Formats: sequence, structure tokens, C-alpha cells
Amino acid sequence: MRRPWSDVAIKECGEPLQSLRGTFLCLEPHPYAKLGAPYGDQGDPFRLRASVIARLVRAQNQLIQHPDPEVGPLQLLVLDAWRPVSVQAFMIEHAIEEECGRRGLNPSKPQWQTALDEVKREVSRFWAPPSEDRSMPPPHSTGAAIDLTLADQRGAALNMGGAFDAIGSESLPDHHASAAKANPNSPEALWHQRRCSLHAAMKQAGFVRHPNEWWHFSHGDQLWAWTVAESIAVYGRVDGDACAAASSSATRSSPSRFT
Ligand SMILES: C[C@@H](N)C(=O)N[C@H](C)C(=O)O
Ligand SMILES: [Zn+2]
Repeated sequence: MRRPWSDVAIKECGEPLQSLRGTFLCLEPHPYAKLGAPYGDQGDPFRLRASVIARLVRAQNQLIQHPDPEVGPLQLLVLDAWRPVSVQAFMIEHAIEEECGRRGLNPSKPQWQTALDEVKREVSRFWAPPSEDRSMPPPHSTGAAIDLTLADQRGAALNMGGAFDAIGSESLPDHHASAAKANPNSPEALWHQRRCSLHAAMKQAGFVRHPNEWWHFSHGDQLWAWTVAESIAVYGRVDGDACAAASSSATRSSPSRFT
């Protein structure tokens, strides 16, 4: 499905990818690498464009000033960042399989075709097409998009009222808004407040949120340009650097799954 932002022009600024490790808490093991997603020798997913990282630092600093009512001081927990197109394609197939399993469908049976089409449509609301066309790259392949959540000071992920990557209405950012309004002391109110805190911290740092996902933010890509009415995006698809990945692995003391 073509997105309204796919027509935004891209003028690549050439900024390099840099590591998030050491500055931000990153989910380990990486959720897609754990599934066997094909990163090959393209390098670590926990990387973003340099200026996008600088903005993320601003978001983290803002969060520190707004403790959670239940768990106190907060930090960002990065779930995924740069993602090659090969992994985008793999994860869409995985999401379709999982969703078929959840609905009790056997996708290989012809009588399930309509139900399978419905699953594919639903998955495509949450996963961008794995397009090889450089004029409409999947957002994470630009190094300008990030999936993240809130964690407490010990690094434990907070309950946000919906699992990361869930295919369903609980992923919509305002899913709990009406329940929160009806009962300000409910769990839904806390989950809604947490989603709002994450959004507020990211927004003041210059990020926009995906319309269907409470955890997905970006700066400088096509979705960002379309949302803030900029005429061009500054980040296009960037491929992992096999040479950089190989040379950095030579200086690491322990082996990495991404090299
Ligand atoms: C589903 C999620 N992890 C994600 O990254 N979605 C966005 C929209 C994408 O596929 O780029
Ligand atoms: Zn995302």
C-alpha cells in the first residue's frame, strides 16, 4: 500500500550512521536478530544518523525531568533502529505468519485466501512495504526512524498498554484515551499518560510519531517531512557498511551477532 508521504522528494544529506550503544539502553537480544532476520554482514541495527542521535539525547534529557507516577525516573529503551530492506521483507512475512497463527488460519489452504488477504492488509497498516525503490524507502532503512519505549532506572520496560509490534488497535497511539478520560485512576489512564510522555519528549526533540504506532518515531525522513509540511526529506535509504562492520568487530573483545 502506497503511503501519502511516499511522494515526498528526498535530498540525501549524506550523514553517517552512528551507534546508539553506550548512550542509550538497547534491547538485548535484539528482537528481530533473535528471530533469525537476515542482517548478513551489514552491521548493527542499533545505529541512526548522527543528528537524529543528537535529538534523541534531547528527548532523553526531557524525560529525566518528568518521572513516572508509579516507577519514578525514566529512560528510553531502544527496541529497533536502522533496518535493511532484507530484514523489512523478512519481518513482514514473519508478522503475517504470526497473525495467521493467532487467528487460527492455515495460509496454504485455498479456502483461507480471503482471510489471508485480510491479514496482509492489517499487517500493512503497521509494516511499511519492503520497497527497493529508492524514492520510497522503508522508514527504518533511512537510519532516521526508531522504535522505542520507556524503561525505569533499572532498565525494565514499562507497561504501555500494548505490546511492541502488536497487530491491532491497541497499537494506535490514542487507543486508551477515552478509557483514561472516563476513569483517571485506571490502568488505561496510566498507559495513556506514558504514551503521552514518550510522545511529548520525542516531539519537543523534533520527532514525529507514526499515526498507527505508539512506539515509532522519526526525524528527517519522508513521513517526518509530510507531517511537518517540509517539502523535502533529508534522509534516504542508507545501506549497512560491511567494511565498517568488519573493522569494528576486529576491535571488539567479544563476538557480535551483527558482524
Ligand atoms: C511495525 C514496526 N516495528 C515498524 O517499524 N513499522 C514501521 C512503520 C515500518 O515498518 O517502517
Ligand atoms: Zn518503526
